[in-house]
Amino acid sequence: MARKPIIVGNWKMNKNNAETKAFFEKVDAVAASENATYGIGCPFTDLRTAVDNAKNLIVAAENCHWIDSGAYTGEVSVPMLEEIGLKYCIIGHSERRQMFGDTDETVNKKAKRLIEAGITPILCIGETEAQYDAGETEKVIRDQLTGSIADLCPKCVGNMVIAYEPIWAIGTGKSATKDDAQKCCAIVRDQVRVMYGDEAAENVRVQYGGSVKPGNIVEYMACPDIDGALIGGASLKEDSFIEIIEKTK
Ligand SMILES: O=C[C@H](O)COP(=O)(O)O
Repeated sequence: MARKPIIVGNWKMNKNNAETKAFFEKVDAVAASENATYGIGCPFTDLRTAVDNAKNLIVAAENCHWIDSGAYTGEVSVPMLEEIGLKYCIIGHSERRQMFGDTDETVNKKAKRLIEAGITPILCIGETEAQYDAGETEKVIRDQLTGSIADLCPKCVGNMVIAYEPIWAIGTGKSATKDDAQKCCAIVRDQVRVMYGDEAAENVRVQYGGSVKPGNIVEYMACPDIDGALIGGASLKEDSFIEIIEKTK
């Protein structure tokens, strides 16, 4: 089965409601495509506005908690995301792992709860610059996946999106070469194969993330194991995200 590409912008902690509305009014119509899925991950406060203005773009939260309710100040639960009608949620982004204590174990709990709710996790992994320099990239990818996608069903994993994002390439303008990105996304797929078999490995969509922009998206998308991209900076401006869509639809 051919995998449908999925390209998602991750706004991180950017944009208010008026800016969200303006972005969707300009970009949503362009994102109509039979061949690929396009979407935006945005702050919790923008989600309702995004969903209300999205006909074609999919909308993702940038995080969630795995427990449904309780004394967890500042957290947002999966049922709260369900109530807004979300179908995707980014989990385990390296900024959350590095600054807010997310671990493979908590990412795994989030993935399980999202899958139970029918929300597709966009699960992020990737090595630091020091790990890259030490030649540990493959081990880091396999170890992070071993923890983050543990104890799921093969079909559930096949339906997931896994974003490989080398941390040294995020927001730095220093993107991975297409050959390196392809090699690492193939390792992601192979680790899924090791853990869940051929069908899950063939179905799982693997994104590359890290300084993706209109000028390099096409070469990444031409790689056999890259099924999409998770895009930070270049998703913030309407024109650059439109250019990315136009070049890949
Ligand atoms: O989630 C997106 C990544 O952190 C990539 O960000 P970037 O495109 O600004 O490098």
